[in-house]
Amino acid sequence: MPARKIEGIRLAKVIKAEIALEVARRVADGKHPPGLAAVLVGENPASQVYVRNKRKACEEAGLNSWLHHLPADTTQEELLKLVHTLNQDPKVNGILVQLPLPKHIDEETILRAVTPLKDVDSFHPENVGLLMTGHPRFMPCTPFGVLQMLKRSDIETAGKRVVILGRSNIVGKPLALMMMQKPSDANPHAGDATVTVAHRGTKHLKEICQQAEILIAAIGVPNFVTAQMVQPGAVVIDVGINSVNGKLCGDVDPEVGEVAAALSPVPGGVGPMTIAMLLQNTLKAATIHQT
Ligand SMILES: Nc1nc(=O)c2c([nH]1)NC[C@@H]1CN(c3ccc(C(=O)N[C@@H](CCC(=O)O)C(=O)O)cc3)C=[N+]21
Repeated sequence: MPARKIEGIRLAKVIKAEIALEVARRVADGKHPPGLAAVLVGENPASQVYVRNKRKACEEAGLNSWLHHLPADTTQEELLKLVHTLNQDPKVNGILVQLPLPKHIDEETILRAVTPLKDVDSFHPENVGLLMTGHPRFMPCTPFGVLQMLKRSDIETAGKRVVILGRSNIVGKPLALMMMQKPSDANPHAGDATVTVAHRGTKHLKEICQQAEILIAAIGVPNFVTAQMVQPGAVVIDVGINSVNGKLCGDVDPEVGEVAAALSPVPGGVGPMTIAMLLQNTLKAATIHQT
């Protein structure tokens, strides 16, 4: 029986509608709409698409959004100056500096310059530390989207064997933390799962993946996960965003749909969820700022 399709687009719409309701309630109370400032440096076409999608989602949910599109030859000092201006601006609740940045700019320096209270990506070391210790301020958008996708599809994570392919700072590492943590009042979305993190250099990778009840692919290699790596009846989440001959494709081979119980598609899976969680974090930032 072919896998059930986990509908990221539909779930993201539900979340955005919930956010829109809360935003409207706040505005009726005389508060400002939450505001997201996106910073884009250079002309990376994929980044331009994502940023456009993020702004469209903000508009639909009633949030303010601003795009600061700087030329590719912007200096690190000029970018830092913009970040400092946005840090000070009371209308801006969330700041997103789209990655990757041009090579002459040190990403780590820029990510640390964003005030942690507006760091809706949760890339600042202070927020990473809070997440690590089980007191998240913001949950990073893509891992948060994966957890919400499972929860809203009635897929239990507690006690399950979860294998994560990939160990990036943006997806694999924070997702492993969130998935393994025990839920608490401070950390209600934690997965309570048993987590294995693997990567391209892992020995016996196929056998490890076959153990997974929930397999999450965030390795950045098109069609890396094949049907023979997947236990029949497993849930497979595809976080991959790869471009193959100009077409968007994930880390999971479509043949996995023949063995998995449920599979999230690319496009239409984790991507739209990531954007919904970015709005959620911007709303949370506005709540923290009491604006
Ligand atoms: N500071 C920062 N924060 C990010 O969150 C961030 C980033 N930098 N850099 C790049 C990655 C990538 N990313 C995506 C978001 C949405 C889709 C998305 O909505 N994709 C659609 C299709 C989009 C299309 O048509 O190409 C889908 O999967 O259905 C994809 C990728 C956020 N990122």
